[in-house]
Amino acid sequence: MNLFETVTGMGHEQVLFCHDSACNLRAIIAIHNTSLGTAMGATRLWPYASEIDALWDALRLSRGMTYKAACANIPVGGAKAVIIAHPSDKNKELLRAYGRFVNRLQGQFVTGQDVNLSPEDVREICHETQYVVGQEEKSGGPAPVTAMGVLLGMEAAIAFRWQQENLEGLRVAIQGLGNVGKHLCQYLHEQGAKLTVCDLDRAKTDDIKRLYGATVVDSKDIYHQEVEIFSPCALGGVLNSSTIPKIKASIIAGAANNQLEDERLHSKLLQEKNILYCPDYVINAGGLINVYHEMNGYEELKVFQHLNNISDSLEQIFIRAKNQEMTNHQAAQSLAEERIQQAKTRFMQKTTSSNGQVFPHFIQPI
Ligand SMILES: NC(=O)C1=CN([C@@H]2O[C@H](COP(=O)(O)OP(=O)(O)OC[C@H]3O[C@@H](n4cnc5c(N)ncnc54)[C@H](O)[C@@H]3O)[C@@H](O)[C@H]2O)C=CC1
Ligand SMILES: O=C(O)C(=O)Cc1c[nH]c2ccccc12
Repeated sequence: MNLFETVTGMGHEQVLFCHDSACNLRAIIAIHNTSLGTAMGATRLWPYASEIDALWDALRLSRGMTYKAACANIPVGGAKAVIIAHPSDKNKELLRAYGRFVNRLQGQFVTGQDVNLSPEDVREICHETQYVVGQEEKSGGPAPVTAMGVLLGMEAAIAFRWQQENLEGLRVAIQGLGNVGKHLCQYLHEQGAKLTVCDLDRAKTDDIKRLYGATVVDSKDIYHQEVEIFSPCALGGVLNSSTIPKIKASIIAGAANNQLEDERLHSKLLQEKNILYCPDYVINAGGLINVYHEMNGYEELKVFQHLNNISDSLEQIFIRAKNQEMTNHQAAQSLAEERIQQAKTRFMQKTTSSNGQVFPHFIQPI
């Protein structure tokens, strides 16, 4: 692998390899683009099979964060961090050492809780750095707002596909009943949707069955359910050459990051099957919207108003894809890149003197 080609090819500004020999910390902080502002992205802990897998995950997720912010009209940049470890090897020293690396960036990177980190783990990281947001005690944690954004995204999708205004009577298959999935089930139930669910954890499926009368299926059977909407809310890479042929849903609208195993190939495959795919980083921006508002004086009403950006952008993406004969994935990327370019142009206009010279200390927004 040619390291620099990979990193610059995806447009990253900075990739940090963090190592602390005392506790065997190995983490990667990937800062993709700061044109719109401070780089934000939650930190996940995962037992990656290889370091290349970890780097690739950090690179893809951080680029997704840049596009997520741009599509949701949030003036922040994109980043993501991964700690390479098995959840059973997690300990206070490891989390603290990671916190010190975050702190060294002095606010260029602001992070929080993602897969395999608990609120207690985040509190540990906070002993070393203030550049952490999204804790339960502040804004209630980002998951309920992420789920609300997914619901709004589903409504935009059914309006576009069937000119239908509400989810009443529609069948939705939800994969994963974690922090986001369980809230999404509640909202969908309140809207009169019929739920089919799966999770590897039996206690979670039992709860959702009891609370909302959901049909529970085995995790391997979730793809070929007779439903209108499929909602991936567990892992990445679930839309691939073996799962897509099984899918009977007309709309895919879920919270998971990096749903497409191969972005180009699998978005095309979905388009050929006439499945309306809601690009993951557009529909799952609610969490980022929530933590952004936490940094700027949290007001619930403002957060809910901001969530409408998700449906507005999705609508623009669906129309752009249709008119320009591209996939929804390509349309989302082009919308995001356009907005970043516009922000860069505005920035250059602001920092260019009357004789056209650029003030050198303003060129790098970091
Ligand atoms: N929490 C948030 O605000 C945001 C979350 N996301 C993404 O949404 C997804 C879900 O996030 P959370 O609910 O916070 O995570 P979580 O870890 O609370 O929930 C994930 C759930 O998926 C289940 N699961 C794992 N593998 C499965 C499989 N093969 N089949 C069925 N279920 C499986 C787990 O048992 C767990 O209940 C993740 O991909 C995350 O990156 C994206 C944006 C924001
Ligand atoms: O949407 C994502 O993938 C996120 O990382 C959103 C998010 C949740 N909690 C956070 C804390 C700091 C920065 C971003 C997030």
